[in-house]
Amino acid sequence: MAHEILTVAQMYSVDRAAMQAGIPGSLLMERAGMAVAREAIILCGGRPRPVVILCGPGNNGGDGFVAARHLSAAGWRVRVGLLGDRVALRGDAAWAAECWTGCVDVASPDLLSGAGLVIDAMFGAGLNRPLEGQALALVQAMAQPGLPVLAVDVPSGIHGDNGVVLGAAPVADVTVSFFRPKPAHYLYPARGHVGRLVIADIGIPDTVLASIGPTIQTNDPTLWRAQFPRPAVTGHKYQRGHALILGGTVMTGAARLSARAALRLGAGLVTLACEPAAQLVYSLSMPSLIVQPITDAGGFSELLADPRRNAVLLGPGAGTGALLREAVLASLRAGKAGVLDADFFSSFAGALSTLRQAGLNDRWVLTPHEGEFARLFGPLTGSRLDRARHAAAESGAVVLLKGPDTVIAHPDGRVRVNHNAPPDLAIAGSGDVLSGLILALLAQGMDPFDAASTGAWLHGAAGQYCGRGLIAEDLPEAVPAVLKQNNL
Ligand SMILES: NC(=O)C1=CN([C@@H]2O[C@H](COP(=O)(O)OP(=O)(O)OC[C@H]3O[C@@H](n4cnc5c(N)ncnc54)[C@H](OP(=O)(O)O)[C@@H]3O)[C@@H](O)[C@H]2O)[C@@H](O)CC1
Ligand SMILES: [K+]
Repeated sequence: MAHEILTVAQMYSVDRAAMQAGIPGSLLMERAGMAVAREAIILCGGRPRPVVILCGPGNNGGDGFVAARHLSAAGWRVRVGLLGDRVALRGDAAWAAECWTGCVDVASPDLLSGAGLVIDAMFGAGLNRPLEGQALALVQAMAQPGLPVLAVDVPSGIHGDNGVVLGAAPVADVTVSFFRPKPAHYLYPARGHVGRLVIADIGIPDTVLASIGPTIQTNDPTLWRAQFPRPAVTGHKYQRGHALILGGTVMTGAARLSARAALRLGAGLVTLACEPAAQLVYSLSMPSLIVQPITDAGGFSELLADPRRNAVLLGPGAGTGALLREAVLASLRAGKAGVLDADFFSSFAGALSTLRQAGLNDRWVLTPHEGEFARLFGPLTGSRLDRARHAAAESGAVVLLKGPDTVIAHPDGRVRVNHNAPPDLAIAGSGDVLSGLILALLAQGMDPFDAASTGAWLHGAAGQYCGRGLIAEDLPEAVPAVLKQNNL
């Protein structure tokens, strides 16, 4: 199964490489339009409906003309509306329009009256400015209740690379794209317009990817299943890593959730260090948790000195005092692997250079949500994907930017987009569980980029398993079932 995501520029390169390999553009367009027609038939349960196909002035419109021909041949009543002038069509789009022998109307909202389906073939990869005028009016007209929309490549108005809606875009029931998805198919707000995504094979060989070098992937177990830690038959707990968590004194729930998640996902031992005032709360929370009272950062450093404590989590519920700050710097200097989350971002607002000097590197995973991200990295521009990638390069660490479309970026430029998280996960304590999951995997020696990807995926899968009504406490408890379900 393919997991590459291609940017618009990469997709144009693929197109050129395919043509250089002897596949004519018109053949790619023919297969693209056929795939659109096939999905229209599937969307309508095989029963013909009056369909309106809105074609734009470029090759996205060309795909629409091909689909028109195939649906008409299948006995569908097809009306084609063209944005722009037919004689201005060029290249493959002009060829596709020539092959369509039916009427071509001027695209206008009136065309949609009586339609049982609209195919949006106005703009795809070539969208270069916000929709206005007639195109905008058409998108607004597509928003009729009960009128299904099938989008070709991307819903018109969506920029393929960044997931931004330029002016307006229809909310499609199905989007049919070709060869590989684009970032916009997975990034919000665009993803909310895509509906069911179909990636059609249009005969482009996978070998063209060798010269493209894709760096963006959808997050999926096949990427990290082989690296997923499994206990050895003759193993003992120290071979499964020893995680260390700094627990706060007031907000103790966060570190307790992280610790429970880390234990559930197989860390051999989990030590929670806290000030004596909070010791009892943590000790009573889980018998399998080791609780170590410390009175200052020196006490934390003593715990770090044991080389068996190989992975550290700092931030959840830890407060923004000197203890967290010093524990972070000591852990970085000690060369541990770890996760930095929650209060870490307030404690080190704008202090990236201090962290780098202390030794922040790609053994560490930073797990900010948008607000926390801005605290450490400032107001970066660009898509979530661009910003996470930029932040990873700047920090030297793996950056997991949380959201419905969590993005995981490695400083070397690789990026994965997670897409299995249900909205039910947007609840208090959910992020603390995620950091605990990643911590467990780091403790067991998993590569940090894979650990972050695996943690995000398992978190999403646990959310799906629990379903509506879940609370953060449910997520660690769902881990055994999710592991079993997925043969992990
Ligand atoms: N890659 C592949 O493998 C394959 C790709 N295929 C298909 O090709 C599609 C890409 O085609 P494409 O490059 O011709 O661009 P497309 O999206 O039709 O738009 C360009 C036109 O729109 C115009 N325009 C732009 N924005 C506008 C706006 N806001 N408002 C108004 N006008 C605007 C722009 O005008 P201009 O900027 O020149 O004024 C230009 O005329 C791709 O999405 C897929 O469907 C398949 O056939 C099979 C294989
Ligand atoms: K489109």
